[in-house]
Amino acid sequence: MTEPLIAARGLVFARDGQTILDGVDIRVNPGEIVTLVGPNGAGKTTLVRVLIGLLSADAGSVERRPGLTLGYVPQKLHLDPVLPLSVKRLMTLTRRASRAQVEEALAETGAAHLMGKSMAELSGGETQRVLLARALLRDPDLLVLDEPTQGVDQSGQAEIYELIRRVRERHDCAVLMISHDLHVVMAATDRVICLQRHVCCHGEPRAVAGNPEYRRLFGDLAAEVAIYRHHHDHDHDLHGNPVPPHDPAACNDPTHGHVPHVPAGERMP
Ligand SMILES: Nc1ncnc2c1ncn2[C@@H]1O[C@H](COP(=O)(O)OP(=O)(O)OP(=O)(O)O)[C@@H](O)[C@H]1O
Repeated sequence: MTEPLIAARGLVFARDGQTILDGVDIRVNPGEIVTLVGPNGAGKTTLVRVLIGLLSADAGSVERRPGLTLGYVPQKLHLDPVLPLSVKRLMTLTRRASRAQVEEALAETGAAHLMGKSMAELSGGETQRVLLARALLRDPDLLVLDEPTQGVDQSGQAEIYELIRRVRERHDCAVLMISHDLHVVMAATDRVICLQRHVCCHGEPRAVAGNPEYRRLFGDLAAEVAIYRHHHDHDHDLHGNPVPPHDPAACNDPTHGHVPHVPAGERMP
């Protein structure tokens, strides 16, 4: 079996009498994109912070591969509005990098033109691209992204996920991210982990979309996503009329609206 980059078992984390994580097992393997989904307050950010060592669990174990390099993009960036911070300065705030390295990282995320701007004037999508570029300066084995499409409109979300995939290919790194964009993320990830204090279900996206626990957590939205990813049970002739299938391949066309054929997701023991 591949040696994981991070493997955690039985994580428990409680604060102020509230159990935030309750017996969470999780592993991230080299090169895979793993997405954590779950309702607000499910413990996703807490789990990520425990995994990367920013918080200590009350029980359980976290093993990180020796020498593991992490690139972390937090959910919130606390910038002082009184002290404007330029993109260029942010890129080297906590780590040295040459101008050429900064330019290359920004170019990779489509943010080269933002170098001379102030962080305060960037849009949501521009901010995310700059933060991703900054994380790439470390040449990480694992990129950890807490809601990478925050502040990005719907049309921009797919672009950001596509960028993340390209970055993964180029740097041969794994990605662990938190997302609320169920529609897009289901198509852009290798494995989904659905969290609500504990791991409700996990597995390949299509399997998770069909899992009753997942549907219970996400309600109507989950049903929409499943329909969005339904299997195509017919083909179309040249005029677009439905005809019996030659090859019942998966289809992402939401306009067909058939009941999805999704296998039940894998459940954690
Ligand atoms: N240091 C802390 N002290 C007390 N409570 C905390 C602390 N950190 C997190 N919590 C609480 O733990 C719960 C889980 O928070 P967390 O931010 O991990 O959830 P999340 O799944 O990332 O949520 P969201 O999707 O809204 O970002 C919340 O109820 C939060 O208020």
